[in-house]
Amino acid sequence: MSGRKVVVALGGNAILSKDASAAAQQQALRDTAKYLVQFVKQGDKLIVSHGNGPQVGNLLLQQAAGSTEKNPAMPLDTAVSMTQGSIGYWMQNAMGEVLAESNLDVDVATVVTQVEVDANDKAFTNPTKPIGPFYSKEEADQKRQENPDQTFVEDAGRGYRRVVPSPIPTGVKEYRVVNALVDAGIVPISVGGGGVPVVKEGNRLVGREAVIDKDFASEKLAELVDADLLIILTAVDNIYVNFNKPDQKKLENVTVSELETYIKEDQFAKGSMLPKVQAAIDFVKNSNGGKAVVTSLENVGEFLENGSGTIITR
Ligand SMILES: Nc1ncnc2c1ncn2[C@@H]1O[C@H](COP(=O)(O)OP(=O)(O)O)[C@@H](O)[C@H]1O
Ligand SMILES: NC(=O)OP(=O)(O)O
Repeated sequence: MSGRKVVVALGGNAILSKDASAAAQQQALRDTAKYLVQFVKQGDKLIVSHGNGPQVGNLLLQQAAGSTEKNPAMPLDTAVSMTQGSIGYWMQNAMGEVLAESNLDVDVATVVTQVEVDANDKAFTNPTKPIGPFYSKEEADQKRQENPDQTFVEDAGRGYRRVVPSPIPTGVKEYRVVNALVDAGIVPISVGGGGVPVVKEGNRLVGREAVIDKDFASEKLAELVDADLLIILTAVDNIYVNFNKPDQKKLENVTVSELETYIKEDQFAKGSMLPKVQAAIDFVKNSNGGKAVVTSLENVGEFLENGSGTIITR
């Protein structure tokens, strides 16, 4: 099948594993680009989105470390836009190389994207989105003392991390730009890092200090551009029930109502698989017959070949 409009949301492992240097992230994205180019090769209209949790947290630390009165640290909304730019540059560069190797004359362009949120979203008073590096308990306690306005929580048994507000996206300001690029045969990179959070104040869009979940932002974008497929790529080939237990079961073709039952059974970890499942459900419910897919980057070929992965339909 070809000519489908496909929004692909890239998980953390597509950009950064352990080494946060620019060179290592660029190398990871060259590997990632090889998988993404398979969509272009088979004629799909590709739109790419990505996370920024580790990168934006690291950037805030760099900003704080170098800040002076004449050279002030940038606020979080601006930092999100900076990561859209840096990760977008790496991805354009990597995709360009792999497309050229495949003799495909296709351009890739990053759209700095503003994503609308509700100023009264309860998330603004309840930070949940982990950003930046992991700390030991002692380091987190010290950070709390040094920065009383910042919140640090334990992240799934892996250590402590700073958390920031993560409001629900209600609109994507530049979705028509994304559509125009797709129509021109260009691969857009959009809603990077979940998009820059903005709230409407009359004719102005005003930035807010938050980090939107990239799976929710990708879902909203997929709805607005009338995509056929929302593909959420992460570190696992499938969604599982009883994940990591001896009786774990792989989900292959699953309906929205089946997933809703599994959510009630607490099958999906909050802050990792649950937002992906919720984004997939929202897209299938709100789109014009669209499907959602959760699988790994490494399984993209198998998905394109024989539909392997978790496929969510009405
Ligand atoms: N029920 C489940 N099925 C599959 N994976 C699950 C489940 N519950 C939790 N996970 C974990 O969620 C991870 C995906 O979340 P996360 O790593 O936060 O996403 P991202 O790839 O966007 O960075 C998977 O790699 C897996 O370890
Ligand atoms: N913005 C966002 O969701 O980033 P991560 O996927 O890196 O957490």
